[in-house]
Amino acid sequence: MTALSRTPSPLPLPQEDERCSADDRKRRTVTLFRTSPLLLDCGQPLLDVRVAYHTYGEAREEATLVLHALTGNSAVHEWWPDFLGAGRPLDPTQAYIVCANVLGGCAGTDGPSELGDLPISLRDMARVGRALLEHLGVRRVRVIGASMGGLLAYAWLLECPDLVARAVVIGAPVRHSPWAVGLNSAARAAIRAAPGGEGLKVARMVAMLSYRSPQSLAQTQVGQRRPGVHAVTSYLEYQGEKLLARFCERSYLTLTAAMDGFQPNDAELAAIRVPVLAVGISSDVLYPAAEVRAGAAAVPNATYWELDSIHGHDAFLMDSGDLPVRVGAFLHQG
Ligand SMILES: CC(=O)SCCNC(=O)CCNC(=O)[C@H](O)C(C)(C)COP(=O)(O)OP(=O)(O)OC[C@H]1O[C@@H](n2cnc3c(N)ncnc32)[C@H](O)[C@@H]1OP(=O)(O)O
Ligand SMILES: N[C@@H](CCO)C(=O)O
Repeated sequence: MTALSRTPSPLPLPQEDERCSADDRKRRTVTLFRTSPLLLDCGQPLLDVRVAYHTYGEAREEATLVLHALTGNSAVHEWWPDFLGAGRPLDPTQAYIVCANVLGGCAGTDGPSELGDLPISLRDMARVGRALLEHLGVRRVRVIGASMGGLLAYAWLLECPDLVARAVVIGAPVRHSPWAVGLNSAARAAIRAAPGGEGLKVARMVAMLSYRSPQSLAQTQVGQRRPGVHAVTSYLEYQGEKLLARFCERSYLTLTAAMDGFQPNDAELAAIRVPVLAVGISSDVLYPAAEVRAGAAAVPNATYWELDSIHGHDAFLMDSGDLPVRVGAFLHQG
C-alpha cells in the first residue's frame, strides 16, 4: 500500500504478484487500486493495496465468498474442513470459492505496517473485497462469514448490496455490543500495557474465555495438567502462546477496533433486501444467541437458526453439528 501522495504505480492494471499454480490451495497475492485509490472511511486514500487470497474450484462469474474470523485467514481448507470439500456446503467441484485475508490483518494483505496504523473499518474491508472480485471476474457472490466474518458479511450487505445474492452470518450480531466492545477494550489495554508479546497473550486469554463457555470448560478443563496449576490456567496460557506465535499485536489492535466501530443503525439494517441466514450459538457468551436473533429480526429477509452446542462461540469451528447441512441448504437455494 502507498498513500495517495506517493508516486503512483506505472502499471495501470491489477498486478498478480504470484501466478496461479496447479495447486489451487496456494495463496496468491494481487496489488489492487493501482490507478484509482481506495478511499478509507477515515478519509485517507490509498493506492497499491496488496491482497492475499485463496480460491478453490474453477473460476466463474458467480462465487461463494468466505469471510474469516479475527485470527483466521484465507486458507479455508486448514480451518473449516467440515464446510469445504466435495459434498460439503463449500464444494469446489460445484462452485468457485474465494477467501481473502482482511485489510489490517497479518496474513499477506496489507496490514498495520503498510497502513501506517491507520484506522480501518469493516466497510473498508468490503471495498477491498469488491476490487478483488472485479479482478477475479466475479459479478455475484453468496457470502458466508462467522464471528468477525459474520460482522463483515453484514458490512458487505450494506456496502455492496448489488453484488450479494444471499448471505450466511454465523455467531455474529448486527453491530458490536457494549459487552463485545468492552472485551476488546480490555484486550487492547493489555497489549498497550505490555507491548512486545505479553499483552497479546493476555488479550488472547481473555478472548478465549469469551470463545468457550462455562459448561465447555467444566467438561474439558477439570483438574491439573501441571502440578499446582489449574488446567484452565495452563490451557489459557498455552492458547496465549499459540496466538503469539502466529499473530501480530498491531493487527489485533486494528481489527478489534474495526469490529468495535461496526455500528449500523436500524434504518440501514431495514434496507437490506438480500436473504440472510443468521445463526446463533446456544452457549455463545460473546455474542449471545438472543442478541443474534434480535439483530436478525431487524433485517427484513433474515431467517434465524440456532446451533445447539455447549462449546460456546467457537462451536462453529469445533462442534458444528447440523450447521454444515443447514448452511448448504440455504446457500444453494435460489
Ligand atoms: C470463520 C473463520 O474464519 S474462523 C477462523 C478459524 N480460526 C482460526 O483458524 C484461528 C484460530 N484457531 C482457533 O481459534 C482454534 O484453533 C480453534 C478454535 C479452531 C480450535 O482451538 P484449539 O486450540 O485447536 O483447540 P482447543 O481449544 O481444544 O485446544 C487444544 C490445544 O490446547 C492444549 N490443551 C488443552 N488443554 C490444555 C491444558 N489444560 N493445558 C495446556 N494445554 C492444553 C491441547 O493439548 C491442544 O494443543 P495443540 O493445539 O498443540 O494440539
Ligand atoms: N477462534 C476464532 C474466532 C474468534 O472470533 C479466531 O480466533 O479467530
